[in-house]
Amino acid sequence: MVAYDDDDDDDDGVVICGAAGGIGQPLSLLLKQSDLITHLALYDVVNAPGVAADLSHINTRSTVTGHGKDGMEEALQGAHTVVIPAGVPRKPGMTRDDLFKINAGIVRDLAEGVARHCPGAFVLVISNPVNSTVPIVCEVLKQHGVFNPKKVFGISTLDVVRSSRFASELSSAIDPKTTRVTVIGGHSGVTIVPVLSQIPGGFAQSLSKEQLDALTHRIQYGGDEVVKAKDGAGSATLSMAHAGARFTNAVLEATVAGKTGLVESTYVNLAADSESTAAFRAKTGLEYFAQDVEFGREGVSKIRSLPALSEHEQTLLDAAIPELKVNITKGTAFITDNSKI
Ligand SMILES: NC(=O)C1=CN([C@@H]2O[C@H](COP(=O)(O)OP(=O)(O)OC[C@H]3O[C@@H](n4cnc5c(N)ncnc54)[C@H](O)[C@@H]3O)[C@@H](O)[C@H]2O)C=CC1
Ligand SMILES: O=C([O-])CC(=O)C(=O)O
Repeated sequence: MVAYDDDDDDDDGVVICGAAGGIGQPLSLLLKQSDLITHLALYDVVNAPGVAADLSHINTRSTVTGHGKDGMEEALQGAHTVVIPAGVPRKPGMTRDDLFKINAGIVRDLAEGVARHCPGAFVLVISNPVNSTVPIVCEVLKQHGVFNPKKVFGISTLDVVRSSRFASELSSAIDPKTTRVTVIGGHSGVTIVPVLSQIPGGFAQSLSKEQLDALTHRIQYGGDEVVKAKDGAGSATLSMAHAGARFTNAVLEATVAGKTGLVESTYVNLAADSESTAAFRAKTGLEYFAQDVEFGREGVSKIRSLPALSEHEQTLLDAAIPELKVNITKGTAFITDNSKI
């Protein structure tokens, strides 16, 4: 382990679990640029001290510490925010759900660490399958009596990033940097529902049915495009690090710096805003869903109501709901039927 301050209350401390991995390293590099982080703790079962030593020479505000296999407690102690890109990525031919067998246990163990060592932390989950790993985190925190639905997020920002970029490739009027597309549902295949009809200027309405179907499919299966191109060497890492840093920075700006007006689409437990989601939950039976969330000091300050959907988007949403339910039930049952706590 690298030097560690013994202040248990790591007010602006951010921990990356899986920090030496394909996402973890560039994500740590991007977060090292943040002035809102005083302590960046890198935890991984391999190579964390080396990555930490390297990053620690960069002349920005945060102190960087590295924590190896036996260092989870030390890394998590009193943390403000925990970002989880730990676990295995896909190979060609696999679905995200195929990762459940390995990643469910990894995420469960990290959630137990959070419950024990930093129960008030914001938890940002990248590890796939996100539709199931977020319920796993929530159920572990519930079992420990420390669950706050406003503080647990599935990072689905890469779907938003892809939507902006891919749409801009079809219209020069779209600036991919400033055009934010709401993406609802979840983070895998048909559960990814980009609300392209909300892009200003009538973009979606100007596309032919074939163009709209192709764009939607490309966003839903953008992950496969990268898995195929990497040909066995993993899945999206650099674009994911960008998306993960964007999302983490938004959470920190709201919760540490008190910035208002920040909105991102993210996969959350709908109890985070039980009032505004009551009708949707009653109608769909879903407990988790990705939707535009407004951030505040406590994390989720509001889950926005669904935007008006086109007929095409409503059809996509109808197809997403049954698969989401299966994914959510699988994650929840992994803890409630299989508890080792
Ligand atoms: N939410 C999203 O949009 C995306 C999610 N992902 C997911 O992110 C995860 C990580 O992907 P990569 O970084 O490419 O994989 P990777 O294999 O390159 O890195 C994963 C890292 O996690 C570490 N690790 C494994 N078990 C651990 C544990 N118990 N505690 C701490 N660290 C542990 C490994 O040592 C490794 O360094 C995968 O599940 C992948 O599917 C990938 C891209 C996008
Ligand atoms: O496709 C994968 O396995 C990784 C991922 O979640 C993405 O790139 O969206």
